[in-house]
Amino acid sequence: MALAVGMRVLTRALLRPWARGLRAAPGRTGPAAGGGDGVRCFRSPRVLVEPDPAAGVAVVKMRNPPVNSLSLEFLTELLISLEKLENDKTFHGIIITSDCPGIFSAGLDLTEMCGRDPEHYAEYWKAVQEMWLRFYLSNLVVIAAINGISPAGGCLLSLTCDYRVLANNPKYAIGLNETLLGIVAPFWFKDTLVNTIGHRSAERALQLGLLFPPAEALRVGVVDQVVPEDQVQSTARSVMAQWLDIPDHARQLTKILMRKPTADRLLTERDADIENFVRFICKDSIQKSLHAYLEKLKQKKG
Ligand SMILES: CCC/C=C/C(=O)SCCNC(=O)CCNC(=O)[C@H](O)C(C)(C)COP(=O)([O-])OP(=O)([O-])OC[C@H]1O[C@@H](n2cnc3c(N)ncnc32)[C@H](O)[C@@H]1OP(=O)([O-])[O-]
Repeated sequence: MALAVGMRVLTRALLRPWARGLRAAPGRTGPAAGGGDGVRCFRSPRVLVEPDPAAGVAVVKMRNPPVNSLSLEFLTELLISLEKLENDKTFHGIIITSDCPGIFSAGLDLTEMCGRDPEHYAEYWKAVQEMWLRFYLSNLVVIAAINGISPAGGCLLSLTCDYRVLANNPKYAIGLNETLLGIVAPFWFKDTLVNTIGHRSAERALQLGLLFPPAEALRVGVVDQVVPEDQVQSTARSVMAQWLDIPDHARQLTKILMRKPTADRLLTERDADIENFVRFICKDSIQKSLHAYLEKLKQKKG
């Protein structure tokens, strides 16, 4: 127990400075609204939180149209929502899902990584790290109800969860496809995938930038369950009920035991990781490929 408390204190101490920054962000979330039973419910422009106090569960819906790309503002709102739910003793679990039809998340926002200055890249990368750390180490049970395509950072977000339910739609591919963009998934993206599907499968998936359709995703273990599209939310709810049946402190401690070594790697190399990212993303060749990729996405529409 002392070990767990120590680890929690350490993690919170390391995360607090950035969290303070989040709380101080002006005008980003709307005022708390009544959620019934004295539970405070809240919403922000890009995150809709639907609390179910009786079940101890909140559904967190991402709504950053058109594709739920993880912009700096969106990441900030997601983190504030998570922190509020963690600090509210009513909640023991969250289900993260999308409010954008057909898309869970298109991953990191390419416009945050293109044509900006190094200070911006550093700030953005710190927010991406923070998203990963906070979701990966959350004391809540976190279940992803994946109701759309989920490449790269979208896949990473779902990999931070404790359980993944994917809708059985051939368009809803999931994976870390960074190499297809000419970029490299950082070591902590890689570690999270290795922890989920094992070294050999992760190596193949990462080198080839594989986006797995549902049956493949289930076979390789990127997701835990594939269900008909209209059953994604209900399945996530019933899985949540099973997880919440486990004594909370034992489950939380076990989660930390399993995940802390991976998180510690980033926590100890956080600044170096930001420097690496900034150096990498500022390269002319990388900027050119990202610009070309964004152009291709835009032209696809026209
Ligand atoms: C080291 C770094 C590690 C990196 C990790 C990452 O996650 S890297 C990220 C890896 N992610 C990927 O490789 C996924 C790239 N995205 C896609 O493949 C497709 O958008 C889709 C399949 C998600 C949805 O297809 P669909 O036909 O439904 O939609 P659509 O294609 O018509 O797009 C609509 C609008 O959204 C825009 N936009 C799209 N994505 C992004 C983005 N990430 N960001 C910003 N913007 C994005 C798109 O330009 C268009 O803008 P417009 O013209 O309206 O101004």
